[in-house]
Amino acid sequence: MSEPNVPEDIDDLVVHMADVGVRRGGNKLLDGVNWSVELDERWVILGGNGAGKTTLLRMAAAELHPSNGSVHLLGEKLGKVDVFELRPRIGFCSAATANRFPVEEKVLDVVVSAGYAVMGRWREEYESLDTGRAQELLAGLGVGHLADREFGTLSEGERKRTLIARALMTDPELLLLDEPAAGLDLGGREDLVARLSELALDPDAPATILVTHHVEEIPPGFTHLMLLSAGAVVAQGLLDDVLTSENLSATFGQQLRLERSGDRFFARRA
Ligand SMILES: Nc1ncnc2c1ncn2[C@@H]1O[C@H](COP(=O)(O)OP(=O)(O)OP(=O)(O)O)[C@@H](O)[C@H]1O
Repeated sequence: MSEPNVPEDIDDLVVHMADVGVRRGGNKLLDGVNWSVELDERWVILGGNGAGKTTLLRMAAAELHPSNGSVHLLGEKLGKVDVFELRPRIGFCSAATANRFPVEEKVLDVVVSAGYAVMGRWREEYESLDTGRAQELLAGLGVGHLADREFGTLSEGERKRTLIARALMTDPELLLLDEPAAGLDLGGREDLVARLSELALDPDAPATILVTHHVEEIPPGFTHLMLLSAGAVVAQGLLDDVLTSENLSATFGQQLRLERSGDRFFARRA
């Protein structure tokens, strides 16, 4: 018998959330979230500080369960599936990930070790196939020349790109990026946005969800947008429909004017 709130095509959905809420203490971190992500979609989650973006992403990473409602990831229901089997199918890149590696870890090993679901190289003997793939991914993100460097010596931008390569190493079905451009200078941001745009436009790339505070960081090629404010969805759908001055103003609680220049966006107070 099929469950209520679960669509027939659940197997084709990478993420499905039905009436999801997350509570901590007396606070509603998320409330009434209904959301579906399909295989070929690239989503941006945009909202201010404390809106609930990271909470939503951690649920999509199978790191956190909802307090109410249901979450399906890759066709499996959270609460019923072994999350340790689910997590290797999901690439998750966040600021917290960076702190898990010893500073002396070689960049190439940070990427290769993703396949072994371990932090740190330990004593595994990696196949040359894995090494080749890691090298390819690093090169694709513009940091191939740093493969032999110690992770701790990388700049913030180089570290971010290394971690995205690591997240892609297991060939995930879902890629989650939590504020990948945070802390980057203008050049670093522009370079990362360009790399993420290439990834978004690659039909073989996994379904991708990117969290950000800034419309300037939306890489061309991203298809969908969810605007979050105070734990609730302000608007969601096709990026071109949802990204408007009105919706941005409602999300950030002030009058904002959105401008578009080619395939990039900018916003300022009206
Ligand atoms: N364990 C907790 N107990 C109480 N409140 C919490 C807890 N964890 C998070 N919060 C609150 O939930 C809200 C949403 O947090 P979340 O990290 O998801 O927001 P965010 O949109 O990612 O914010 P930011 O952009 O600042 O990183 C915040 O107000 C935060 O203080």
